Amino acid sequence: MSPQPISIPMSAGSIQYPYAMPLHLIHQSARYSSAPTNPESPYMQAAFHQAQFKQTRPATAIPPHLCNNIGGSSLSPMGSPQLAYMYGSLPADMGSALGSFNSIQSDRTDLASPGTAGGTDPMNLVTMPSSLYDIQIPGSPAAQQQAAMGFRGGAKNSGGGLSPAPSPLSSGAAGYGLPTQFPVPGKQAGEAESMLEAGRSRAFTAAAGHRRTMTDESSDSLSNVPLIERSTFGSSYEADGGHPNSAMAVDFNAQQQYQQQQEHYYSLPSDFGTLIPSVENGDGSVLACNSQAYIDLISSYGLNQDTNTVAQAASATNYSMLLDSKLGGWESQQHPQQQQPQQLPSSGLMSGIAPELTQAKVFSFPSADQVAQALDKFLAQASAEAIKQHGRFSVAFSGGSLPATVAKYLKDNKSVDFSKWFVFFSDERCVEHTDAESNYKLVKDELLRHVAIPDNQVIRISEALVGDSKRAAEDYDLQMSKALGCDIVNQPPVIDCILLGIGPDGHTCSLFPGHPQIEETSKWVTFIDDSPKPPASRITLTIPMLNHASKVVFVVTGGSKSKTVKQIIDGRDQTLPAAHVAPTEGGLFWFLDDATAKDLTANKPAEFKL
Ligand SMILES: O=C(O)[C@H](O)[C@@H](O)[C@H](O)[C@H](O)COP(=O)(O)O
Repeated sequence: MSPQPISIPMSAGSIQYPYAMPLHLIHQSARYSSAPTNPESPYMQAAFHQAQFKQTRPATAIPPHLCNNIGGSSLSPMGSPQLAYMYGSLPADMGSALGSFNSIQSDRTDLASPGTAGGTDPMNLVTMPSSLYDIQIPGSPAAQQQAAMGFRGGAKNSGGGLSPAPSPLSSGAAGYGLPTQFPVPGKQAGEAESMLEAGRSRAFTAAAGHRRTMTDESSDSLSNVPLIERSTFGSSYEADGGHPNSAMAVDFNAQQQYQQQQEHYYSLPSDFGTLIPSVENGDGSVLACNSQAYIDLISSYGLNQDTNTVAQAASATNYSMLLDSKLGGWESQQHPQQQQPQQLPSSGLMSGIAPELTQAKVFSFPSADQVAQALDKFLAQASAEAIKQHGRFSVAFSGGSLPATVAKYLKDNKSVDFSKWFVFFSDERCVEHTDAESNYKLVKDELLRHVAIPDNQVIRISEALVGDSKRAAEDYDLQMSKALGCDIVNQPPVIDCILLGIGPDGHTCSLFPGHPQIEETSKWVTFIDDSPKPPASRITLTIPMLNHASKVVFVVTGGSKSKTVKQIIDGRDQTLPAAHVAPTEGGLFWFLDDATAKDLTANKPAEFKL
């Protein structure tokens, strides 16, 4: 059920700027809120305000130490470096608002006073108001909320808001908080510098700890990460009458903007993504920094960032970069020794170097019927293992002769809990579900009509989009990520078992030799409109997606492809797309009949055993 329109309480006079925040920020912000539709959730507030806010003048980026020292709290466990950075740069006239916020101090007596080495409470937190902007508006709901929460600091003015307290700096390290004036980089008072140093490393440690905790606590909730909400925000947006202030509008616009730039977006990691800040440039584009760039950013403020912490943090996570395409040659601005963002495991095509082929397990059987029997046993076991591990079994089917072979015995296997199966398609023709060319129809006829897989667990191409293969691919990408409960922008979804065939030309799914789709390294689903094998328009999983699977199983029988199979398995001929399938973590299996395996020499078939 798509979320009800959100009416984010906008306090009187608060700022209304149209701003479509890059989706990953909305996503990061919303993904940990208990209920993405909860308007009180700090993340939605922050995301919404961020979305509402547009730089209207050359902005001053929040000095990183300022963000490091505004710790997260149970209100914002993602660590307010992210929240603060989500606000990106603020126009000069917002400084006073932040100034007033700076002087807020939590009542928590267990807070370590800044400057204390290590401090007793590593969280060293200042509770983040639900909205920085609101806090500055006397009498605003958030200001009243903060007042009601008994914040010390500024005297409560008549409107219940908070007026700035004397700068804590004047009271020395004993006062927690931050200079009420944005420090001019490089001209820090010694005391502020040491406080900032201490605060920064504590903030990193604390938020890092929090991040892991949050990931642990919320990992089960990730399955309902608001991709569902997000992917329907668009429709909600329409349903919401397109109210320009609705979060749906924001998200919808952000989603549109994001999808237009998707090929340029990677995302920040789930654990440190909130810590490696993204800082907005004056033109609203987002510059997300990886560790080296972050250090550069910090040093540009004349502050000596705790390099190790950031470097460790960054290198400790398998994260890639959010590069805003509007920034253009940002990469060229990086230091020569700049570590390149970690790319998704690619097929090695870009480098022309054949990837280390995962050691394939090759099985051969006297007949196609015995291949089918072995597949039945293999998939039954794979299904049981996956369901035991994570409560479901996700499997992707190719078309051609594969479904019939796979289903021949499996469809009658009563030991398999099909209710926990999620069925995807390694590739699909852009045709209606009833079309004879449809792989969905083929798998439905061979298997689905015989077993009890819930219909909403069969993820098929959107019939509404079969006329637009590009959009059909994007939609399938979202559907797949939604069904697998993962983050479209963080990591490719992991499918437990991808079943593939090959053509005589070495194509697999709808990745054909000499076609650009094989080069795709950042999308999980792509499209083709000139398939050498009819029909011409298809969507297909990409090499990174295939190589992220837990198991990839090639099924080839009939003998007509024995030379092709030899080229792939023995020769690792990189001109053949199927030769680029090498799961980085998972297993690679070939189920062949003897007629197909007869030419193999370097990789003789092994005895089949589960
Ligand atoms: O949709 C498709 O056409 C298939 O996914 C395709 O990649 C198929 O697996 C091979 O062409 C092998 O087909 P056969 O097994 O029928 O030879």
